[in-house]
Amino acid sequence: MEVEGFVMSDKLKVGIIGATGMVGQRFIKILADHPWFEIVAVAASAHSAGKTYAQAVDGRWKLEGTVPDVVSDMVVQDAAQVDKIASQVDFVFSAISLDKADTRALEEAYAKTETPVVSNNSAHRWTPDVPMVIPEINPEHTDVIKYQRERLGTKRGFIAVKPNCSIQSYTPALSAWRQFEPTQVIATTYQAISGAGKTFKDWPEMEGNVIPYIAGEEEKSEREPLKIWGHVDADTKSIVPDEGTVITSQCLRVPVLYGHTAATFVNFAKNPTKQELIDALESYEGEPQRLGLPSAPKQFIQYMTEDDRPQVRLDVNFENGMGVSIGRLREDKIFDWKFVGLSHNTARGAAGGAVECAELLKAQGYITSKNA
Ligand SMILES: NC(=O)C1=CN([C@@H]2O[C@H](COP(=O)(O)OP(=O)(O)OC[C@H]3O[C@@H](n4cnc5c(N)ncnc54)[C@H](OP(=O)(O)O)[C@@H]3O)[C@@H](O)[C@H]2O)C=CC1
Ligand SMILES: N[C@@H](CC(=O)OP(=O)(O)O)C(=O)O
Repeated sequence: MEVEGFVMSDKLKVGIIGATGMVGQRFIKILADHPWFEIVAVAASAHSAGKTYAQAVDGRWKLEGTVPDVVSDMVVQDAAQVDKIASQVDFVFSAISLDKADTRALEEAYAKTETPVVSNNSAHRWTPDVPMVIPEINPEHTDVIKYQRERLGTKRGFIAVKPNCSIQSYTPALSAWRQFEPTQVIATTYQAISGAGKTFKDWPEMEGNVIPYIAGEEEKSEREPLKIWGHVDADTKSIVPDEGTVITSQCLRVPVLYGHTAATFVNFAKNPTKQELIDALESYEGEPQRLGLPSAPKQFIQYMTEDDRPQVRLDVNFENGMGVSIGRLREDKIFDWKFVGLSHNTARGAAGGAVECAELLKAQGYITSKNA
C-alpha cells in the first residue's frame, strides 16, 4: 500500500465510457467537482459520437439539476476508438451497456492500452482474477491485480469492478457480522426503477405496480457476496469465493425511484446477542474511513431503532447516498435474526461505489498518472 506519506499531485485524467446513460450521468455528477479526478473524455455509442455532451443527452438527462458545465460542451467520442481515448486519459470508468462478451472484450482492450478500467458492468464480475470490490469490505482483493496483469501482459492496465447494486442493502451488515459466522441467508429485495436505467416518465407502467422478476438479479444476489467474502489464492492466481454461507433470494421491482431495500433473514453458527449485532454494525469501518477517501461515508452503516425505519424517502441519502441503513433487527421464529437494509442503488450501488473503488486503487498505487 502506498498510503503512508501519500501526497496529492495533479488530478488524474479520467474518461467515462457509456457517459450518456443513467449511470454515466451519475458519474458525471460525482466527478464534476472531484478533488482527485478530472473528466477529460466522454464516450458512448457511434449514435452519440460527434455531438456535444449536452446535445447527446438532450431530452434524456435523468438526474436532478442540469448537465454540469465541465462536460456540456465536450464532444462525445466513440467508445470503440480505444487507442484514441486511451491516449487522453490515465484511467476510465465503464458504464457501458453492451452484451457481456462485447463488454468484456472492450474493457480488456482498454486495459491492454495500459489504461485501468473501473467498471459498473457485470460482464467481468466472475472473471477469476478481476477484483469485485466494496472498498469497506474487501480492499485486499486488489492484490489479485498482479496476476491479472500477468495474464493481460500489462504493466499498469487492469480491470476492477464493483458489485451489483441490490446486494449492497444486506451484504454490508452480513460483513460486519462475519465474526458470528452467518451460515444461511434469505434476502428479498425491493428494487428501484432507476436500477433498470428508468424514471417514471420512461416507465409509467411501474406506477402503482410491482413486478416479481428482474432478469439475472437473483443469481447475482446469491453469488456475488460469496466472491466478496473470498480470498486471493496465490496458487490459482485468482479470488476463491467463500463457501461458508448459503444465500437464497427473490428480487422484486417496486415503484420507487432511488433506493434498494432488502428484507433479510439470517442464521449464525455462533450465537450473538442483539446488542453485539448492533455494536458490530455501528463500529464497522474499513480502509476508506481510515484513509479518508473523498467519497467515503464517515459512518458506513447506521442502525435505526425506530420501528418504521429505514424508509426510502427519509433515509436513502444517508451519508450522501454512500452509507447503508439497517433497522428492524429482531429475533425470528424460524431463523435466528431478521432485519431490513436500505442502500442507494445509483450512488453506493453504482457510480458512487465505483468512484470510491477508484479512490482506493489510487491510494493503493494501482492507478497513477501515465506521465508519472
Ligand atoms: N442503472 C443502475 O442503477 C445500474 C446500472 N448498472 C450497469 O451499468 C451499466 C450502464 O447502465 P445504465 O446507465 O442504466 O444504462 P443506459 O442504457 O442508460 O446507458 C448505456 C450507455 O452505454 C452506451 N452504449 C450503448 N451501446 C453502446 C455501444 N454499442 N457502443 C458504445 N456505447 C454504447 C450508451 O450510449 P448511447 O447513449 O450513445 O446509446 C450509454 O452511454 C449497465 O451495465 C448496467 O447493468 C449497474 C448498477 C446499477
Ligand atoms: N439489475 C439492477 C441494476 C444493474 O444493472 O445491476 P448489475 O450491475 O448487476 O448489472 C437493477 O435492475 O436494479
